[in-house]
Amino acid sequence: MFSIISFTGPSGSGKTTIQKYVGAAPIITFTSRKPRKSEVDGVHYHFTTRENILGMKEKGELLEVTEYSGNLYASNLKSIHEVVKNQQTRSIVVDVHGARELKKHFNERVLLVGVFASKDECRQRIYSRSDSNIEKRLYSYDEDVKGMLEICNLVIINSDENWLKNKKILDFWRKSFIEIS
Ligand SMILES: Nc1ncnc2c1ncn2[C@@H]1O[C@H](COP(=O)(O)OP(=O)(O)OP(=O)(O)O)[C@@H](O)[C@H]1O
Ligand SMILES: Nc1nc2c(ncn2[C@@H]2O[C@H](COP(=O)(O)O)[C@@H](O)[C@H]2O)c(=O)[nH]1
Repeated sequence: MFSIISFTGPSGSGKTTIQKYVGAAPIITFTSRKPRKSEVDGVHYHFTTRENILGMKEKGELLEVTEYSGNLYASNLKSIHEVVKNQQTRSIVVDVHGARELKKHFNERVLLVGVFASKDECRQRIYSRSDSNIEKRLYSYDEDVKGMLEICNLVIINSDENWLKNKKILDFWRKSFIEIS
């Protein structure tokens, strides 16, 4: 059984939307990015400083640290080990670097799910989220897609028109997480 379901893909592809829909409880990661209007500390991220993240790295407390669009993102190693040890199922959203580290450390206990949408769809979605960093976020789009295709076990094509069809498939997952949690 998988302990960690990891969602990876370009910015705006819909990773967080799908993670929420599937319903496996999230592993909350750390970021030095400022919260968006709708985001809550401890729910969407542990919002903290760059210095604090680098300090945790120095102490060996992190699985990995990555820099994305000018901000640091990191996940706590001990909390992921505990999920795996206790045979729980949790979800996490990470970039390709994070996905590679999860695979390296937890191998068959991780299901790596890629989430794809076209660059235009991602742009439109980031725009509608009122995010001003659109082009900075899409700068690595091609690299994000290539890395995702190399590493992920399965890829969800999350185009606007596929949403209803995807929801039907994701409902099976949802049901199984409700049953085991
Ligand atoms: N299939 C879809 N059709 C239309 N809109 C969608 C679809 N999937 C997600 N969205 C919308 O796109 C926006 C971005 O989605 P989401 O935040 O889940 O993306 P993300 O991949 O987690 O982005 P980021 O990496 O930048 O945080 C949200 O407003 C969401 O409602
Ligand atoms: N390698 C990691 N990537 C992470 C982590 N937490 C989030 N992310 C990824 O960062 C970008 C940007 O996220 P956003 O919330 O600012 O839009 C996105 O690709 C996430 O998947 C982490 O701990 N490690």
